[in-house]
Amino acid sequence: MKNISATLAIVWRIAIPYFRSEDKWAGRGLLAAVVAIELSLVAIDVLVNQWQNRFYSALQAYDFNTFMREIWIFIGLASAFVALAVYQLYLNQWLQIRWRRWLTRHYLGEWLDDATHYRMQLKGDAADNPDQRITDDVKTFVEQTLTIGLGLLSSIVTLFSFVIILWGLSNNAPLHLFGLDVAIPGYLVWGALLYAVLGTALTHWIGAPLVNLNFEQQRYEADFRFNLVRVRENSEQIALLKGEGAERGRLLHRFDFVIGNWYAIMSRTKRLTMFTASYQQAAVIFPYVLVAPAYFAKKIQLGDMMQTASAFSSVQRALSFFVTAYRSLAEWRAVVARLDGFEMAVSSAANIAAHEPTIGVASSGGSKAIALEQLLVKLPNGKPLVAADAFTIEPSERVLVTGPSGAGKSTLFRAVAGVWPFGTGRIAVPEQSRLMMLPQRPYFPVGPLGDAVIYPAERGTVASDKIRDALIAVGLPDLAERLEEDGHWNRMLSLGEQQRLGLARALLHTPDYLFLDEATASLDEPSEARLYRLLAEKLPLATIVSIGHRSTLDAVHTRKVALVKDGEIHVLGNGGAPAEKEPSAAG
Ligand SMILES: Nc1ncnc2c1ncn2[C@@H]1O[C@H](COP(=O)(O)OP(=O)(O)OP(=O)(O)O)[C@@H](O)[C@H]1O
Repeated sequence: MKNISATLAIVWRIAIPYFRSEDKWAGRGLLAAVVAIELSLVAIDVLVNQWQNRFYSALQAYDFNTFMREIWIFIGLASAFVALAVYQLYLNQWLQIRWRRWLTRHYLGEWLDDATHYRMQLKGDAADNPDQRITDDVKTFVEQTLTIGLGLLSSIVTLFSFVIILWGLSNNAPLHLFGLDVAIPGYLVWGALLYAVLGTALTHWIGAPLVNLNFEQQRYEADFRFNLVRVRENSEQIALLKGEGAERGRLLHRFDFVIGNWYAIMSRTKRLTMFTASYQQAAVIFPYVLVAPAYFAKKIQLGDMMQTASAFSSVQRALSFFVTAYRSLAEWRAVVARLDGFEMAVSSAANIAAHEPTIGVASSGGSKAIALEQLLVKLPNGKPLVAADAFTIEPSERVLVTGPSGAGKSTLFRAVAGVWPFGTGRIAVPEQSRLMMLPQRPYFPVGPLGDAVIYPAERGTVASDKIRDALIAVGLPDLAERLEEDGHWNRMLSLGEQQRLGLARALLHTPDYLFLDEATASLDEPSEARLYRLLAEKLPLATIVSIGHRSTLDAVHTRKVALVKDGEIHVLGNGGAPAEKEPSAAG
């Protein structure tokens, strides 16, 4: 019970924001229409039930005129039913897509906002496969919540309407046992109740493990798909390393989990279906058995008996809502748990600062320099990695950061960019200054080359001529003619070409601070020096901070600083050895 109310509280929390959002009027209107139609359908059921009594009584009495009138009444009721059923489905689907659109936008916004997606990964990926949660889980949640919610509503209203009818019928058809009338008021209602309660209890007992099994199934499926995508993304490396055998093994191993869990679901579903199918079949004759003695004792008419059987089955169906919907309920609870996990992971990644001390990145007021104060950058597990204090980077400086591999240079850059929260201290960044990070392997979205180069700027915000000039300047004249060509540029270009494209991106964005994390490491040394001279020429006011291992980089920077080992951590020293030459004089 506690579990059920906790699940319902989560459902409420996930579902309600849509009905308070900017789309609330459409959402509420559609929901009201769908609910109204559902109630009308129950009303038609009640009318058909009463119709059955009149119809079968007319048959028993060989009353042709009544028979014909009832046929017309039935045609009227059936037509209304068809029209309502069609519009109920149509409006339901309409509500589903609007709700899903809102929820998807909402989740995408939260996930992509302020590097939350990256922090979620850093925190150990508490919510596995966010892609699946934003696609399949949102879709299933919306569909199932509506289906189950409406099913429950319809069951409750059906129950109340038919319990009243059945109570009345119990008095018309008293329980007739061994030639005696037994006076149990509303015995048909009690019979239906007992039948349904027993059925629900047994269903829950047999089907309970399905909730967990479904949760696991969705996770295994998503894991398998994610690993297939990884193979596709890294297919060149895998082919070069001849890693196909290893990949097949790994993929099949993951797929084994899908299969294993599926067998468990199959065997559990088999048991559950065996029970629910028998239960439903028995429900067909159970009411006849209950009223047959009264009928054969000629206490009631055929019409009463047929109406009773149909009312009984309506009550029983309504009470057995959980029996019939068990599988969907199990799936739905798994999806609710997954979306809840996703929301928790997003909010804990977005609010890291609220739970633990973090690195504060703030505006440096009037100063034009970047300043690191009492900074201690840590790993996600809390282990200290690199420290810096009273360290400043002045405007237009060209700083080269060196240090042993794994010392924490890239992590320091991530902290300055504001995406690495683990640690303490303060980083002051000049107000409204534009920072740009260029990694060793720049990211290019799949699509036209022009869009990939100017990313993350929107298409059309940079003139094609400018993009072309930038590509020519970085030494990619051939690509300058292919701006409209669609492609997966990370896969199609050499790493050196990708790094040139990255520099073209920097030229187009004209940042105030440009951080190059081994962003030219795949170029030959003369090309690297040429590109650094190009940056100096095209971005004369920009501050450039580079990470690099090559000694030839010294010549194109004005200051060199090193991460020096100090006990367990590395420390960023201020005012390191000056570079050998000014950038303008470089080779
Ligand atoms: N997301 C992460 N989770 C756990 N540890 C991490 C994570 N990112 C980096 N590290 C660890 O932090 C340390 C520093 O990594 P970083 O990439 O900053 O080093 P680096 O100095 O730039 O090295 P290199 O010169 O080889 O690029 C490494 O030991 C690395 O394993």
